[in-house]
Amino acid sequence: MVLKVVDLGVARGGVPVLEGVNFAAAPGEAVVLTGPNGVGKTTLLRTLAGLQPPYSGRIILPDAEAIAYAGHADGIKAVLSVNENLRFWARVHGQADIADAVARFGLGELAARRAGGLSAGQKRRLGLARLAVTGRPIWVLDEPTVSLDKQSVDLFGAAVRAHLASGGTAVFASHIDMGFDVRVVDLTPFRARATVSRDYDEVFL
Ligand SMILES: Nc1ncnc2c1ncn2[C@@H]1O[C@H](COP(=O)(O)OP(=O)(O)OP(=O)(O)O)[C@@H](O)[C@H]1O
Repeated sequence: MVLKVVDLGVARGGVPVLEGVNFAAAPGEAVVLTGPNGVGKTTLLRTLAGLQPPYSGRIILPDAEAIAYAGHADGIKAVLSVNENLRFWARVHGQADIADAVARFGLGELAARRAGGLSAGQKRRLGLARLAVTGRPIWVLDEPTVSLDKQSVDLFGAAVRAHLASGGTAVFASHIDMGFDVRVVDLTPFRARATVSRDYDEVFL
């Protein structure tokens, strides 16, 4: 299941952010999107995840349900326990087993804890463990390691490696070295040309 991005343009608030982006990610491959703050990494990942339409170009996916997305928000249900959160997502995605996700993300000791009372890093681990119970092959991740300590970054790296080894794909934005082979796509050259109106006068804003 190859993900292909063909001459993709993405926009935010109706303003083009990136244009002419091309890359592909095959089973077993990880692609990391890089570039300075504001270049459009989040916008591109949101577009891949289907949360907003492309501005131009195409995203080719053999299966419309192929992508599991983890954005800046962890998307956890605060009143449910850690295990209840994972069981909920597993049911939504038609999966039965959460044991593997619990183990991969080191959530065993937190299993009965109410998710709303977890620390930021623990919440992030739970949010990422959700990916493992979706059964979806392409993980799209926006700054997945934010709030994670070194041990948790290593757990996350191992989980992604296991996903790739089982034929999965990962596309993510990150500013840190994950410690495994990735293809880096620098988005800087694909910045859209500025579209500021000639009549624009910032004094009046
Ligand atoms: N809700 C919004 N409405 C309008 N413009 C936005 C919105 N969110 C972001 N932008 C703008 O879109 C551009 C791309 O933002 P985006 O969040 O995709 O960048 P990024 O590369 O992920 O940045 P960072 O590294 O800081 O997370 C930026 O210029 C940003 O200011």
